[in-house]
Amino acid sequence: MAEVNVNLDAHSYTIHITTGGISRVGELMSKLSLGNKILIVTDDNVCPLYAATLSGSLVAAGFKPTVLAVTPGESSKSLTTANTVFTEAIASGLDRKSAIIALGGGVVGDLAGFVAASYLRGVPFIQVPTTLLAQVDSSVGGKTAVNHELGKNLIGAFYQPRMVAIDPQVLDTLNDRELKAGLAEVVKYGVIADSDFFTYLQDNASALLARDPVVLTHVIGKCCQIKANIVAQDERESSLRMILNFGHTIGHAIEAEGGYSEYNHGEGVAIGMHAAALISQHAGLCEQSQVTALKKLLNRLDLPLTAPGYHPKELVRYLVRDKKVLNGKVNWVLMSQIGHVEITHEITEDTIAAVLEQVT
Ligand SMILES: NC(=O)c1ccc[n+]([C@@H]2O[C@H](COP(=O)([O-])OP(=O)(O)OC[C@H]3O[C@@H](n4cnc5c(N)ncnc54)[C@H](O)[C@@H]3O)[C@@H](O)[C@H]2O)c1
Ligand SMILES: O=C(O)C(=O)C[C@@H](O)[C@H](O)[C@H](O)COP(=O)(O)O
Ligand SMILES: [Zn+2]
Repeated sequence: MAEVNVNLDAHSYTIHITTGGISRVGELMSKLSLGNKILIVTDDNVCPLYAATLSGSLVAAGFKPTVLAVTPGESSKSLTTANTVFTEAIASGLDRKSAIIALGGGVVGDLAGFVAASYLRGVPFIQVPTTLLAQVDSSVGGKTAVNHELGKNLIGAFYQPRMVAIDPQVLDTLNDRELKAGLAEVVKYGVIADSDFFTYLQDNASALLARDPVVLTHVIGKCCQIKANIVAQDERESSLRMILNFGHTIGHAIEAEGGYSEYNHGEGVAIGMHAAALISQHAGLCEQSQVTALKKLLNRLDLPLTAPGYHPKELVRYLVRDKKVLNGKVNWVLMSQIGHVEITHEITEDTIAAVLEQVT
């Protein structure tokens, strides 16, 4: 079993990465001094695949789990669905030591984490991520949220899980589109923090698409380690953590403009990273060769680079609600070269408009 620690003083926790690990969650949780009642939040796709194994492991460890499955998809990241989860928590008699487990992708993780942060002003939260995207990104770092009709993740809290249990084997049932969405966030880590890792991804693109278990497990561990290092230095995104948002300013706008159904999060991030790279080049921050390298890798991983038919003016409307806006100015995460990013608000509206034309 590989372990990655997220060092946050009293809120520190361990990410356990192990094949078949879903059946060991109960055993790992029994070390956390939790109450015996547990609420597993999952979705209707994941529930029939993995809820019984997870529940079985909890029962074997002496816990009393109940399961609530929500509708799959981004529409469940809503206050309405959160209220359904609150109702289930109350009806099941969860107390302050009862844990809520997120079993699913980033949607379930963000939703269940938001509920765990606010139910009884906070109950223990466990992440059991089942998409690649959730295993490399959303289950780590404590960003929880639901969406508002005016924008993505606008209502939420920083709330760290007590433990993350990653079982790479569950990716066997994930479809190719969702696997590739996770690869977009994987590429992000290479761009923001580690050019050697970016080279590894270039060299192993075929193996990743073929779901080579050794390569996938290595990549999951590496991404968790990079994210843990960043979060440990800046838990609440006052500065450094903003780099984890590379590609997200325009990515979120594209997701929202498509009604959260045309492009999934990873696809939005892929287009957004391409746009961020182009902005970097327009602003004279990086050379064209770096943009080309990013485009080639995203292409190789069969991820989109543009959102044809979208209108720049519509996309611009979302930018003002980006969470990195300070004093009315967007803080852009831009690339100086693969492996290094910078944060700046000194980007002209003309540059943004020109790049949005290029990616739509
Ligand atoms: N909190 C964070 O730091 C953070 C980071 C990145 C993304 N996110 C959020 O995560 C969400 C996207 O997460 P996602 O890409 O995991 O999408 P998702 O949760 O919608 O899952 C994608 C699809 O895969 C299905 N699925 C999940 N696991 C499966 C499995 N093992 N086998 C078969 N099907 C499976 C789901 O039912 C769903 O239909 C977005 O809302 C995004 O904003 C949050
Ligand atoms: O953990 C972070 O910090 C991130 O920014 C990770 C992103 O991949 C993730 O999509 C996050 O939910 C975006 O958050 P937001 O603050 O831009 O809503
Ligand atoms: Zn993301």
